[in-house]
Amino acid sequence: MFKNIGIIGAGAMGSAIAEVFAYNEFNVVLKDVNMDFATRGLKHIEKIVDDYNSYYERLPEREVSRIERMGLKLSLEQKEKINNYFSHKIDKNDLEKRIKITDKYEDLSKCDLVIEAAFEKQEIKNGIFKEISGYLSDDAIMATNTSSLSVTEMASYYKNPKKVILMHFFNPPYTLPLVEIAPSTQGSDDAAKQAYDLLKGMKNHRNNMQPVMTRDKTGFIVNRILLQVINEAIKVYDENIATKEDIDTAMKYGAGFPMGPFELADYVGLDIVYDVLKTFKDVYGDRFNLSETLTNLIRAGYMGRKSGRGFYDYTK
Ligand SMILES: NC(=O)c1ccc[n+]([C@@H]2O[C@H](COP(=O)([O-])OP(=O)(O)OC[C@H]3O[C@@H](n4cnc5c(N)ncnc54)[C@H](O)[C@@H]3O)[C@@H](O)[C@H]2O)c1
Repeated sequence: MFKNIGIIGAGAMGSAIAEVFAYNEFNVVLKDVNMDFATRGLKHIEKIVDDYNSYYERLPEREVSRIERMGLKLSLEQKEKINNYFSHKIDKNDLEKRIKITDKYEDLSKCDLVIEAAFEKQEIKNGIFKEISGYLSDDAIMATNTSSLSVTEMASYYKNPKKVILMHFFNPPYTLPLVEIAPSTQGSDDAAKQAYDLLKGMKNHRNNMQPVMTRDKTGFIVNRILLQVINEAIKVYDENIATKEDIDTAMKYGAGFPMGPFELADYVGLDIVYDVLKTFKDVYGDRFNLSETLTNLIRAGYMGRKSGRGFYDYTK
């Protein structure tokens, strides 16, 4: 039943979510506050596709040398088979044809599902839910990709709160398949179930998408647990127990984390980490106390990878 998907906010997440829907052959309308930001989102999508294609271009050669390093000699025919097996490519033109960028709400009016992925500020999100009310059909589902804010409060600004849900994707959604889904307090389980079923039929670049059901409680499942780890890592660093490099190494090699907590915080964006921790502190109290180390990085404009500097320096 879903055909046209709208995304509000063409930043790191919004544009990557748009790519996942276009990859699954949905029509996508990607909206930002102006055309420059929307175009930047489209450029991000182009980069995602280029990186995917160049990875798969190199993969057969890597696979052949991996096998030959084990002492096996492959025939030309076998190499050809490996080549064909790994010949995944995304047709960039075809994918881009399914994505329309815009700075106007009216272009979202034919969407069956709209996912808001703007800044992590409750007032901004509430404002978007209020403004879009005038443009969507009564049947459309209105979702938010918030990491920590109240879906229920956003729903109270929307004309049909029953249709408001959480659809929380993880970064980057083209490789991480998890999506947390929750109805707002006023919402119907039916809208959440529709989103669940939709995602169950979708895939990203590596896996089938994996939705899980949760409730509209601050931080939901993953971030409530993960942000505690990041915050505790900053405290361990502040107490001079170890360098940030050694803390990252310890968590990767001792706890099986794919990225260390500082690498992850830089990847997510320190502004997002900061905003989410502030929300958690308001709701859960002192166990989410903010370190001045993080506050100072924000004051300095060091937002992580996206700004070239965060806990680590990416400019070198
Ligand atoms: N970065 C992550 O790892 C991550 C992971 C999961 C969820 N999220 C959530 O996704 C949302 C977006 O995060 P991001 O990292 O993509 O942020 P971002 O700063 O990269 O992008 C936000 C985009 O929203 C646009 N925007 C702001 N107000 C708008 C409005 N009124 N209408 C349309 N567009 C508007 C901005 O111009 C910007 O392009 C946040 O709620 C965040 O908590 C982020």
